[in-house]
Amino acid sequence: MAPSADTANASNHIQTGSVATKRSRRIADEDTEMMTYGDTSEEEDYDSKRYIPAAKRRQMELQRIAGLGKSNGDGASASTQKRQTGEGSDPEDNEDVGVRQSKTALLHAARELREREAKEKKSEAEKQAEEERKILEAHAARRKLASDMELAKGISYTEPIKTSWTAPRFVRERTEEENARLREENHVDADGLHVPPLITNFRDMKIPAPLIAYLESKGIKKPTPIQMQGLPTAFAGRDMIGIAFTGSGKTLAFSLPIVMFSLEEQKKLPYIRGEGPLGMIVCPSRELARQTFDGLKAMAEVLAQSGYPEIGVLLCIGGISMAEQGHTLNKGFHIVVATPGRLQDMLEKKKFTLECCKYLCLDEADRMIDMGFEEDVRNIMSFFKQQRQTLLFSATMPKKIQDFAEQSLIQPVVVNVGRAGAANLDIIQEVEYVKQEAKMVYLLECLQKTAPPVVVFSDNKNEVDDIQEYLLLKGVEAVAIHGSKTQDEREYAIKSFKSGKKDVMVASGVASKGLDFNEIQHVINYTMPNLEDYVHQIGRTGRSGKTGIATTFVNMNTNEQTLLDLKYLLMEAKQRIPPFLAAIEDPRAMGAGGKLTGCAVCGGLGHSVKDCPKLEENQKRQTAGFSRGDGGGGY
Ligand SMILES: Nc1ncnc2c1ncn2[C@@H]1O[C@H](COP(=O)(O)OP(=O)(O)OP(=O)(O)O)[C@@H](O)[C@H]1O
Repeated sequence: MAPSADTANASNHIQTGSVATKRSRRIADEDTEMMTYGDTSEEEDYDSKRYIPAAKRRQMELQRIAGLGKSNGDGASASTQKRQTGEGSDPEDNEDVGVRQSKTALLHAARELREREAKEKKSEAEKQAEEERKILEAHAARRKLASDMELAKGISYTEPIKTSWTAPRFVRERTEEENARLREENHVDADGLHVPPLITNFRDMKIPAPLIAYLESKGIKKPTPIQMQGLPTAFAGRDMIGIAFTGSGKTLAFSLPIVMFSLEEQKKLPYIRGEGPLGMIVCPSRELARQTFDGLKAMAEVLAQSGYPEIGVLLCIGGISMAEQGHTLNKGFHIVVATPGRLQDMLEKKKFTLECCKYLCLDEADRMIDMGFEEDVRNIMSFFKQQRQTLLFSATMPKKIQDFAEQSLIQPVVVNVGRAGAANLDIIQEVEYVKQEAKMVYLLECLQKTAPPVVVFSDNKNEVDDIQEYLLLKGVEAVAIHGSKTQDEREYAIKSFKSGKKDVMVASGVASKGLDFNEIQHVINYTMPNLEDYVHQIGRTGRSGKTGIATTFVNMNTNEQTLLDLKYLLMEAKQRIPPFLAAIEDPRAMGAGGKLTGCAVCGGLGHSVKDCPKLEENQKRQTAGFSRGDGGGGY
């Protein structure tokens, strides 16, 4: 009920007439109008100041009562009840009831409308919040390995990066059949859209002559299969997933491309302080990063000595002082080799940026995920400012890696040499049943099988120390490496073993993954690890086409599932199966058609994902608060 025009005018005259007060009066008027629906006492006050006819006053009184009744929750029903019982036969009363009913209905409708609107508004907001929550959840689950900028702008790249490298004409003109034949000859499996042709020698890849000469001096005369297919793929700017057995030369397959790209960039316009990197190689452990760094540095030096542009390489790992590399940082640099933790720290502290970074390689991506670096890698990706070429190297292809690849790689080429998770065929694998208490003594005997250098693996740090102590007592020149050793101790152990000063290295698996020691004759697995680690550990021998021996101790403590996997692995590699392994039966009876496909998580042939011992192991570690392995590599 609005105040009458007279009243409004009168009150306007009472007010000062200023614009501001007019506005406040208007607001007050509106408030009054609204209040008439719910607050009749105010209305009474207001109306008492002027004359109101009796009929009107009665009407208002009725309305007030109706309002009260309604506020008690059943105003309408009271009047309805009265009518239904025949009370109030007075015509005036009847008229009043009619007025009251229509007023009550109006009030009721208005209130209902307001309530409905409020409810609708709320449910609309709830619906929106729910939708947002779902989107966020989906986003979190399938968050792209993308930069903040890309996510914010909704950028997603669809085409691979363009490079100036092209294969020689005769290679480009090869037919698909010829390429397929060459791949078959070299046991290379390449999958993807427009896979670049495989090239069987370094010269045809247009690698600078001094570099070819340097590689030859290191015994690297002909590319390995992963290099034959991987190098042209990377040179062409394509994203790639590389899967190949241990010791097959993966490091060169991702190092050479960034060296070539850096040469080209430096030639165009030399890098100055604050510029770089152009490319990054991320490794799961410090030792692996240092090894890759050393290889890149050596190539850069050879090129610089031959008059090629200088390439700056930065090592970014925990345990070293970055001040040592001040000169590299000062000059501007092309390549960073890093572990995820330290790299993330450097990026967050803005020691360098990824503004011009166009090349990213994740070495041992499966191991990186196993060690809990997934989130770090995601974070690192968020620092990129432009499209990059991504290379992902992994010994196995667990689901997480597949997801990773799907989310971040653009039209990747998958290069596979041998089955993911298969062992290197150049290794003679021997499995021996040795009782727990007899292991130490038998180890000494076992060391006689070959000349040094020998690596002994144990997955327990204390056991590593015990074995080293025992060997030292027996006069064996042994060093030890595990995650609880200091950086200096680790470096000393690796250096003295690599240089041949020490004959035996006792190591925890995680601390030495991917390390390339010179011509290891014999690997001894003091304890049988999960199958994937087994493949990596024995892979320290039998490298670059040379034959090596691996001896593994098993006993009643060894997980039966792992033993079954081991049996299949030996069968696949055409190795001798000891009788106690042969006796283990596969409950799956080789599955349909007798074809073994392997577990998607660890590559084991004796089980499916749901029985994967590695998954179980990971779960136990997580429950025990394990993080980042014992390699301490990340930081
Ligand atoms: N084309 C080649 N010919 C001969 N030797 C090579 C060739 N490429 C690399 N090598 C040598 O082979 C050894 C193993 O290479 P690399 O460390 O790259 O293997 P990898 O596949 O990374 O193994 P892992 O999976 O164990 O890390 C190195 O000593 C390397 O110098």
